[in-house]
Amino acid sequence: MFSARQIFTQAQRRGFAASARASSKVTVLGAAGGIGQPLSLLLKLNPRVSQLALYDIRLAPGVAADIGHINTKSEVRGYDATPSGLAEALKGSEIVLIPAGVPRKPGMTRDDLFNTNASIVRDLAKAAADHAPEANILIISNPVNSTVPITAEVFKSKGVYNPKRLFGVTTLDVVRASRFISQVKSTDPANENVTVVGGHSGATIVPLLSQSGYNLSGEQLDSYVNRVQFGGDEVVKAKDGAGSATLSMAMAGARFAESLLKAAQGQKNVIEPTFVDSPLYKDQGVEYFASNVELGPNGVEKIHPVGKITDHEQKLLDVCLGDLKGNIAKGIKFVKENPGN
Ligand SMILES: NC(=O)C1=CN([C@@H]2O[C@H](COP(=O)(O)OP(=O)(O)OC[C@H]3O[C@@H](n4cnc5c(N)ncnc54)[C@H](O)[C@@H]3O)[C@@H](O)[C@H]2O)C=CC1
Ligand SMILES: O=C([O-])CC(=O)C(=O)O
Repeated sequence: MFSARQIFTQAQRRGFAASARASSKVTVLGAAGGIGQPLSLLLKLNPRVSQLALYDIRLAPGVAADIGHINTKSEVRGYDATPSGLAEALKGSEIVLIPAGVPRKPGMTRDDLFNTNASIVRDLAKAAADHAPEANILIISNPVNSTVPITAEVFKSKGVYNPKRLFGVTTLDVVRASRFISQVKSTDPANENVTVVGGHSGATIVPLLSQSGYNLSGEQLDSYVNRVQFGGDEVVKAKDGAGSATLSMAMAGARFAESLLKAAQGQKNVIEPTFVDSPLYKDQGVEYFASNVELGPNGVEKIHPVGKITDHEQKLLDVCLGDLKGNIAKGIKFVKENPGN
């Protein structure tokens, strides 16, 4: 086991050149929540982050006071739940992560969160469009398939939409897909990187195992795919009413933010899966789609095509595209009908 200090020192060594060059403010909206707290902790440990701004409708100054004692260089500030607090948290930010909103309880789908989370994300997106129009916006709040289009519509309505800077965070699907195949094959999950495309809910999550050189079949394949598609439900059920994945999600969100910072600070070939405004299936009416995306200083650098897939994977993809279209349309319609104040 490494001590926290050793891990940090290694990370610091790797990141030192970059952090010496750049100063990066990262903002977390929903920072006092189940995801927000460990996510903020991991960001505080990241030497690429120079300022950490924490905002929530409750407790953000307390979380900031706590995290701010950690002996890494970044400055941490918690902001009051006021419009000016939110504005200050956002100003000058390079990355805005949004895990604000309610999580699922057993028996709910992510879409069941729409009624509550759509307006939360819409209002935070408005503030981001006003105060950090050039930031990379990372949407964690569910249902991601709809909250990303909601954010895009808000930015469009304010004339500041940049499709290269809006990301639905689907990293957790790939983290799970890699972990779960390592459990089937008894391999080291650190060496697994299963491609996952589509969206972030149930049947819209499509693992492309064949691209990792595996050819599971029959019940083994079905149960693997099902576990990846419904990994979130596994956690919701185990937490028994107390919420959904928070710690693995914090890790996944911190990994995605770090990848963006690396790319912004000049590192090449930084590739992450993410749900973005994508040309891949626009001809089929699907405006947003998750696939591997190369990141760069301007956000999205290159959207990778889905590539060669099996007939079985194509069938999964067909179902995914149908569902996605509905989820995306729902988000767009919401903003048009409920523009808010
Ligand atoms: N993209 C993904 O892979 C994943 C997404 N999620 C989603 O992330 C969201 C958050 O989950 P948890 O952290 O577990 O929930 P939580 O309830 O523990 O935390 C949410 C936080 O958001 C805050 N909040 C609510 N309204 C706000 C507003 N208007 N402005 C600022 N903060 C506000 C709350 O005060 C709370 O601290 C959920 O929608 C959940 O479904 C969860 C896991 C994975
Ligand atoms: O399952 C949920 O509701 C939370 C989530 O998105 C995930 O864990 O993938």
